[in-house]
Amino acid sequence: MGVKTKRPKTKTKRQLISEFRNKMNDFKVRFFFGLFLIAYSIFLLVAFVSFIFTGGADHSQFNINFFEFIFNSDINVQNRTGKLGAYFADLFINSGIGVAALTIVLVLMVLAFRLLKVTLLPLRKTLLHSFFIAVWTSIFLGYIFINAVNDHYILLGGQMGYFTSTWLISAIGNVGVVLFLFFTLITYLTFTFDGFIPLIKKPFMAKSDKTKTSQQKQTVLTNEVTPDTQVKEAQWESEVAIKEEVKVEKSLELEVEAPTAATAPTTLKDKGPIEMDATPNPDAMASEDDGEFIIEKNQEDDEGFEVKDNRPLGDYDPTLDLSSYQLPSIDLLEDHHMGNEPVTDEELNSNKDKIVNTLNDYKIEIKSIKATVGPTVTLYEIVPAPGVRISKIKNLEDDIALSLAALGIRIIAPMPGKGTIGIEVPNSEPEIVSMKTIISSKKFQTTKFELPIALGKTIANETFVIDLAKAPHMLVAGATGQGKSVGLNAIITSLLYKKHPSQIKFVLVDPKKVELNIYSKIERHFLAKLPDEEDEAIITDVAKVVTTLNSLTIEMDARYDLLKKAHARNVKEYNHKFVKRSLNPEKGHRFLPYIIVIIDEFADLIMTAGKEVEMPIARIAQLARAVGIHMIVATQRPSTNIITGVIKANFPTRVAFKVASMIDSRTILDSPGANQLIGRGDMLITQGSDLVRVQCAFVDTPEVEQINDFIGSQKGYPSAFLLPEYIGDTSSSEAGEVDMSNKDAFFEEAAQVVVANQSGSTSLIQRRFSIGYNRAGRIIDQLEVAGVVGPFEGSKARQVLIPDEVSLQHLLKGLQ
Ligand SMILES: Nc1ncnc2c1ncn2[C@@H]1O[C@H](COP(=O)(O)OP(=O)(O)OP(=O)(O)O)[C@@H](O)[C@H]1O
Repeated sequence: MGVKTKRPKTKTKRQLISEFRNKMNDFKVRFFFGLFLIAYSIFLLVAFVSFIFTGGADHSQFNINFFEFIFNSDINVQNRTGKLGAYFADLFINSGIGVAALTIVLVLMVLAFRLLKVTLLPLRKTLLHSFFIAVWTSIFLGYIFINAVNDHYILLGGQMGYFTSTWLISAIGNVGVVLFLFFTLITYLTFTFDGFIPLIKKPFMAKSDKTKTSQQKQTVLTNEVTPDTQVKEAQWESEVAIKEEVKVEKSLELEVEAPTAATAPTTLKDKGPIEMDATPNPDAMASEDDGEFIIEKNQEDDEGFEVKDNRPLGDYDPTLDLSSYQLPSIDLLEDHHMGNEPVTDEELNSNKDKIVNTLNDYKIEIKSIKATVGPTVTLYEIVPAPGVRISKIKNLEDDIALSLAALGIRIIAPMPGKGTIGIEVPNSEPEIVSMKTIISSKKFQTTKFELPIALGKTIANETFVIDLAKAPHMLVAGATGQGKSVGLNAIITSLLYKKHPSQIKFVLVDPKKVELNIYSKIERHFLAKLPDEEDEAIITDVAKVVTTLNSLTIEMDARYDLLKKAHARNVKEYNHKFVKRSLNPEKGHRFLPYIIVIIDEFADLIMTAGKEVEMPIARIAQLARAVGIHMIVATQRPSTNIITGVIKANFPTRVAFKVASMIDSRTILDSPGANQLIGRGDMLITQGSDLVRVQCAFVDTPEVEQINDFIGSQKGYPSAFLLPEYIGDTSSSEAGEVDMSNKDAFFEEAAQVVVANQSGSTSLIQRRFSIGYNRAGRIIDQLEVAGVVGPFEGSKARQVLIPDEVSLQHLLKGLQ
C-alpha cells in the first residue's frame, strides 16, 4: 500500500504553549521550580526587611559596578542576606518601586505554591492587584517624601515613585497629583470591592432608598392599570433582550466556525500533525497488509478558556435579594493532573497489531484503521475490506478482547451512521479529566443551556455538556465504587458554577446519610425543604422523603396553575414575564426557581416505601418538566424491581457507570456495554438514541467542601426555600369515620410522643416511627377520636388536649 504523507504543518503558537504546559505538568519540573521560587522569595523578603534597617550602613557601597561589588572581598555589608541580597534590595527598592517591592515577594510566593499545586491566592487576581498596589504606592510615597530624597538612604517610593511624581507635579501641579491619586484609589476600590460603593453610599442613601421602594411598588401597580406604560417598557426591554441575543448568537457562530477540538492526525513516528495512509516502514508497522492506520490525537482545544468575571448571567430581579452574591471562582477547583504520559505510539501500534493479527487469523481483511485517543480509552475504528460482513467481526468480540488482554474492551459494530467497526481499548495510563478543565472550557462557559451540566469528556476529547432542562430527568446507575457519587457531585458543581441562589434550588435525598451531607452548608442559599421542620434540609429519613415528594407534587400543581393564569407554556416563559413585571405578585405570582430533586440510592427507598415513593416520582417525572422541576435518581442496584417500567419510561436520560452484569446494563441503558466499562468515572450516556462514552469529570470531596464553604460564607436567605406543606388525604377525613376497634400498633406510643412534645403534628409521628404519611395521618385521626388531640386545623399542627403523661395513662386505661 502506498504512503500518503500530508504536508507537515509548522507548530502553531497554541501547540507550543500546550507543549510547554505539558512540560510544566511534569510534577518533578514543577516541584523544582516551585521550591526554587519559594527559596528566592524568602531570600528577597529577608533582604528587603533587612535593607530597611541596614541600608543606611551599606548605602555607600552600592556605587560601584555589580561584579566588583559582589566579588571584591574587601567590601562587606550588614544586610542579613549578604551582598547579593543587599544588591537586590537596593535595586528593587531604591532604584525600583520603593517599599512596594514587597508585592514582588507576594507574587513570587503565590506563583511558587501554584507550581506545587497549592493555591495560596488566585494567581491572576494577585498579579493584577499587586501591579496596581505597587505602582500606586510607589507614586504616592514618591510624592509624599519628594523632599526627603537627598536626606535619606532609602527611597520609600523608589526612583520610579520619585521621578513619576516629579513629572506629574510639573505636568498637573500639586492639586492635580492629589486628585489623580485620590481618583485612581477610589476607582480601584470600586472595582475591587463590591461592597465599597454601598458603603460610601450608605449614609446618603438611607433616606432615598425608602422613596425608591415605594416607587418600585407603584411601578408594579401602574403596570396593571396603565397599559401604555407597560407597552413602552416591554418594547424597551425586548430591544435590550434582542440585542443581548444577537451578541450571544455571534459568539455561537464563532464557536461553530472554529472547531472545538482541533483534530491532528499524526504519523506513527512523527508526533507532528501529519496524516498518513498506510506505511511500509517496518519499524512502525507489523505487516504491510495491515491497511491504512491513522492516529487521531484530538487536542484539548476547548480548555483554558479565559473565565470571565464569574457573575450570574442576565439581569434577573430576584438576584437583587442577594445582590452581592458571587459565583464560586474557578480557583476553588484542582487540576488533578497525574503527569501521566499521553498514550504512546508504541502502545497504539501494539494494540493495532494485535487487532489486525486477530482479524488476519480469521481471514478478515481490513482496509484501514483509525485510532482516536481519548482520556481513558482509545477508539480503533476499522474499515473492513470490501465484501467482509460486519457480523463476522462482531462474532470475534471475545477473541479480540482476549488477544488484547485488557478489561473494558467494547466493540461497536457497526458504529452508528458510519458503517465502520469501533473497538474501544482502555489506555494503559488513563488521564483524569478534572472538573476544573471542564468548567473552564469554552463550551461550558459560553453555553446557552438553561441548566448546563458538564459531565466530562468524550472519547474525542470534547467537553460533554447536557441541558438538564431538556433532559428532563436523569437516571444514574453504577455498581459501588465506580464513580457515581463523584458524578453526582460533578452535576451539582456544574449548576453551582452557573446559577444564582434565586434561580435554582436542590431537594437532596440521601438515605445513606453521608454522601450529600457536604451540601448542608448551602442550605440557606440553594436547598429546599418542608416547612415546620427544624432539622436539616438534606433528607435522610424515608418517611420524610414520601412527604417531600408529595409536597413537590403540590408545588408542581400550584406552578401549573400559575403558568395557566400567566398564559405561559413553561417556567422559562413564566419567569421572563415575571421579571419584566407583567405578572402581579399581589395576584399570587412569584419568581419560580428551578427545583432539582437529587435522590442518591433510590434502591433503599423503593425497598422500604415501594409504591409510596414510586407513584409521586412517576407523577413528577411525567409532568414537572414544564414547571421547572427536574429529577436525578441514582442507584447502585439497577435491577428491574428497583428501576420499574413506570420509572424507566419517565427518565429518558440515562447515565451508566460500570455495572456488575449485562442484565444490569440492559436495565439501565436498554443495551449491553455498561458491564464492559473500566470504572473510575468511565460511563455511557444515552438520551434516547445513541450511546456516548464519556469520562466523567473528577471533583474531589475537598473541592466540593471548598465550594460549599465559599457559598456558605456569603449572605444567604433567612432559611432554606420552603416547599408547600403536604396534608395527607386522611388528615382531612371526618374523625367520626375512624375505626377505633382496629387501633394502629403505634397508637399508644404515638399518643405518648404527642403528649410529651405537646405537638399534634403528623410529620412528628412520621419521623419518630419512620412511617409513611398516610399511616401517620390515620394514627392522628385515631388520637383525635380518643380525645388526645383536637380537630384538623389546616396547615397548623393539631392542638394537644392532654396536658401530661399521668392524664394520658388515665385516658388510655379508659379506652381498653
Ligand atoms: N471521574 C473520575 N475520575 C477518576 N477517578 C474517579 C472518578 N470517579 C470516581 N473515581 C475514583 O473512584 C472512587 C470511587 O468513586 P465514588 O465514590 O464516586 O463511587 P460510588 O460509585 O459513588 O461508590 P458508592 O456507591 O460506594 O458510594 C473515587 O474515590 C475515585 O478515586
